[in-house]
Amino acid sequence: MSRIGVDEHAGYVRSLLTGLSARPAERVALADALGRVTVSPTASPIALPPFRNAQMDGYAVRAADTTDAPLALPVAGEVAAAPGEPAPLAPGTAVRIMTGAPVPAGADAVVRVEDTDRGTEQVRIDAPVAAGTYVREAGSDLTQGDDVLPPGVRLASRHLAAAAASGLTHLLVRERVRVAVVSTGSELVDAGTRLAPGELPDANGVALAAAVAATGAAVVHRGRVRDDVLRFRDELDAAVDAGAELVITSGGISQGAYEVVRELLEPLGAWVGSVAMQPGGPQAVGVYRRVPVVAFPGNPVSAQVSFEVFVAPVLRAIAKLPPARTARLPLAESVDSVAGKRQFRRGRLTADGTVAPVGGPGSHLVAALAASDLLFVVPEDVTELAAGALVDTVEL
Ligand SMILES: Nc1nc2c(c(=O)[nH]1)N[C@H]1C(S)=C(S)[C@@H](COP(=O)(O)OP(=O)(O)OC[C@H]3O[C@@H](n4cnc5c(N)ncnc54)[C@H](O)[C@@H]3O)O[C@H]1N2
Ligand code: MOO
Repeated sequence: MSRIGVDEHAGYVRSLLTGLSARPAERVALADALGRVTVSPTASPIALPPFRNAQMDGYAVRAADTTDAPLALPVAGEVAAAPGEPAPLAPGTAVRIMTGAPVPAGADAVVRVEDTDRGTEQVRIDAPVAAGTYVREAGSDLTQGDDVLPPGVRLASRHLAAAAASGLTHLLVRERVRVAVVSTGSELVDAGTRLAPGELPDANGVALAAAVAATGAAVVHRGRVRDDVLRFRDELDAAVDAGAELVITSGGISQGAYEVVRELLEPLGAWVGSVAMQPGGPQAVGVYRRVPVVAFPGNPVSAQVSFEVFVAPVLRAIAKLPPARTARLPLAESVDSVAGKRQFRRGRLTADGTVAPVGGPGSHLVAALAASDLLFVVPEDVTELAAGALVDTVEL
């Protein structure tokens, strides 16, 4: 069995997934657009704000009528933030106005209620106001037809606010990468099932699907199969038929008697081998019905670390998500490692900025993984690191 380096395998996976980066466009409703990436500039069909309106609750006036303030002006009416067009303001009068209400033609300033006696028949204005005071001009935020969103933006709530304010209902976004997640193993059952001897809840199915979603891709199919090659083949067919552009599997790739992923895919030309890393030593990549298949080892920590190292960077880049945060930090205590393998150990950032290892190197230590907030790397040529040694870390 061939053994390759971590960076070499990462390169294979990256090139296998190259075809996924050209994403076609699709139209999605704003309510479904969070986290999606715009494909083209989006013009606003209206100006923002669409009409001249009051910035404060108060009185709409002609600024020139307040020059000699303090003074009183008759109150000619009221205008609320409600549909309708107010009558023009007669010279020498004031109109009560609410925040967001259209400013009547003829008025060019708003006096805050705090700067008046709050009168309803007539209002006393304490001090002169300049033209434009507390008036929000139509188009002062955006001119009609201008771009409310550029292309290539990963949509957050602030972008959706601007799109909705512009009256848009849908946006053109890049299609998400469609991913299928398949767990293999006769010992696996659904979480929540009463466990018979030798049975295990399927942790990887849930966790890999969540990891896929966290990178901005879409999980279009999830399956679990016992160690039966024909069942596995059926599951891959179901994944491809569901539109998957990438299949991620867990389990069934090492040296045992029931390695279904290896048995099905190796004869079809897949590379099934060993990568100089721990966890995540056994790895495989192949193609099934022209769809890339990236196969991870079954141990839950191995599967999660493998996803983080090989697939997450590619999917994040496609979804315009920032890469995982990395830092070089000192170890809180010494650790050992094995020669010739890059160890991805789990750790926690302590209050003093050091990295405390959590659990040992074992790839079954899923609870210790959950208690960690970063991975730290012990390089291939290092077998021992003293407390205080600097390590490369990746935030989980
Ligand atoms: N003779 C050798 N044995 C093993 C080697 C080796 O090089 N030579 N490599 C070991 C390493 S390292 C790993 S990692 C595992 C990987 O094996 P597989 O990918 O074939 O995975 P399985 O054997 O199917 O499962 C391994 C382990 O993980 C549990 N598992 C599997 N799937 C799930 C799941 N969805 N949820 C929770 N737990 C799961 C499974 O029960 C096993 O305990 O091989 C070593 N052996
Ligand atoms: O590679 Mo395995 O993931 O070390 O246990």
